[in-house]
Amino acid sequence: MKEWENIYLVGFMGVGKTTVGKELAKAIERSFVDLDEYIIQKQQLTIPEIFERFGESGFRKMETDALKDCFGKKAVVSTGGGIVEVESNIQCMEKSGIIVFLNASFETIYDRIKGDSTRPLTNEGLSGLKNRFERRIPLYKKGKIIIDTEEKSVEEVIKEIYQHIHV
Ligand SMILES: Nc1ncnc2c1ncn2[C@@H]1O[C@H](COP(=O)(O)OP(=O)(O)O)[C@@H](O)[C@H]1O
Ligand SMILES: O=C(O)C1=C[C@@H](OP(=O)(O)O)[C@@H](O)[C@H](O)C1
Ligand SMILES: [Mg+2]
Repeated sequence: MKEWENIYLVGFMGVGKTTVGKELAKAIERSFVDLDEYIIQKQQLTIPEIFERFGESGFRKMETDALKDCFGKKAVVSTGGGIVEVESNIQCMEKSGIIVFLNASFETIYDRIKGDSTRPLTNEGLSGLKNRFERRIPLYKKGKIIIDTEEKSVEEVIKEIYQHIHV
């Protein structure tokens, strides 16, 4: 990959983008941006507060703005699971970096996120989340690198990403 490119981690809520991104950035000595954390700092509001006040569509606009603020940072960028819901975000990521899709089964992911009050979309319950998961998978698969994280440790996932990106 090119030195100027960002490394974008995409995938469903709870797959490990934030955890893996933080450690990957340390390992390859790049800066780290978590888009959710960036939005929280900028708005001085929690994610549930943002959803409550501005709705999902308001949050998506903030997410697109946050993504644009990352261009050229040579960073590892952990996105939120819904970044692919706005199609132009995918093109923006392709132009400014490399997209790494972290995948796991819905069952594994659901076990991690069910009842998590920091992720407002968990209110949709099992069937709503499963629909969202299935709808998003083809969008995540537009990523250049696909990593199956099922039953792998964070270290194993990082090693596998590293083998693909050759930085
Ligand atoms: N490879 C993994 N194996 C087991 N648990 C993991 C793994 N990656 C992340 N986790 C755990 O799953 C939860 C969600 O991880 P997080 O990084 O917040 O996901 P995301 O940012 O994709 O929503 C955290 O409790 C984290 O410790
Ligand atoms: O999938 C989504 O639409 C969301 C995922 C969350 O990030 P994580 O994927 O890091 O949990 C966060 O951006 C928000 O709660 C919405
Ligand atoms: Mg995250």
